[in-house]
Amino acid sequence: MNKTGKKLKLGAVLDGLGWNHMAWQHPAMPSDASENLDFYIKQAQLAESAKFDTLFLVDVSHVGPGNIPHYLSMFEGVSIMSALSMVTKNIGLSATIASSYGDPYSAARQILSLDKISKGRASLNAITSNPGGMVNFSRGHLTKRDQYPMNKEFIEIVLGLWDTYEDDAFIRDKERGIFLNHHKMHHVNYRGDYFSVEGPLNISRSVQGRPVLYTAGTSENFMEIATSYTDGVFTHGIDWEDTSALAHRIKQKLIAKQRRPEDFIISISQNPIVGETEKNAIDKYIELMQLSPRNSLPRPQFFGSAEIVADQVQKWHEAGAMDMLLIRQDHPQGLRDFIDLVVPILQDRGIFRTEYEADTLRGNLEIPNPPFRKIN
Ligand SMILES: Cc1cc2nc3c(=O)[nH]c(=O)nc-3n(C[C@H](O)[C@H](O)[C@H](O)COP(=O)(O)O)c2cc1C
Repeated sequence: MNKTGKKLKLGAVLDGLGWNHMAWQHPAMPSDASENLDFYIKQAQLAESAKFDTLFLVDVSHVGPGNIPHYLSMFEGVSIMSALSMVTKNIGLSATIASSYGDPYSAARQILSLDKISKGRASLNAITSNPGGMVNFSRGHLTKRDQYPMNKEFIEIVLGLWDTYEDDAFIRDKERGIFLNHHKMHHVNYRGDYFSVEGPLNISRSVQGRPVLYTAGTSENFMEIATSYTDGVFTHGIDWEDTSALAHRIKQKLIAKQRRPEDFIISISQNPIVGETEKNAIDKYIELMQLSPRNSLPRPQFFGSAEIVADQVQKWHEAGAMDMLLIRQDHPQGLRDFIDLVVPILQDRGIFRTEYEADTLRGNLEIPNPPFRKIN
């Protein structure tokens, strides 16, 4: 348990070949992992078998030949999450869409559809992204300065559209011939500097109130928007001091806005290298280093024997530096090693669940279903 009395949350970043240049060459990694449906299904079911809270996808909007192999040949997020929703039952499904490039009406519709298809397990990570992608989305006239004002408008519209219908708007009474109580359908009527959306959206409200909403970043602008609108964040886990300080600032801002930090999920990602023993972990690290350009590979934050990594995870969680740990797949056995070696220790210590508590993502994250909110 951390200071808020909540157990640790775990997510799996399904990023195919991982965030590196070398893993595709590893003998145990399918070299097409980032667009290999069978690989994604295997990893998703592995994470669900370990009772992870969510699958998580990052995204990229502009690539060039020097990018990491994963970015060069990857699935679009909502499409792959829709496929994975059919082969999983409890685990959450989070896709990333950049507010600088995406369209809020389409994003709201896609994610709420995913939420319906998965019976209440969807979430959206609505990020600004880096400005390089503007050239791909007919927004070359905009600059970096536009990104946060756009992000704010995008998020306000998405949230408004997700509350198009009140929970009991659809009557669907065949005998009386009444499909909808049209008084319970609402327009968003949003006129912004970047987006103008009238609504309504044509899909009923989520069983979890609204899909879970995250954003990602590190700056003050990011924190301001996150603490005003989202259910959680994805932020850097560079080191213990930096992450703790950032988490502390976010919680202070939440409290200043009369929000409860325990209803908010601070997530970071790590790529642990874990072995049965310390020596075993060092051997795995050396093997990866030998595949890396110039034989250079930063040592991960969470590194060593299973007990040591469990201690590190426990320390970060209990001190409030993270509510959710997202495990990346930076090497082929990374997710499986963490699940086989570290998760049982976290479960024995009572830090992580042994069974899902709920059917919806909000239920498992222990964050409340937001009540319907009428905008107009
Ligand atoms: C943890 C984290 C995850 C991010 N994920 C993505 C991503 O999936 N795709 C993307 O284009 N940008 C991503 N970004 C970049 C942000 O959208 C943003 O451009 C960057 O953090 C700079 O903004 P900031 O200074 O406000 O944090 C991420 C940033 C952070 C910190």
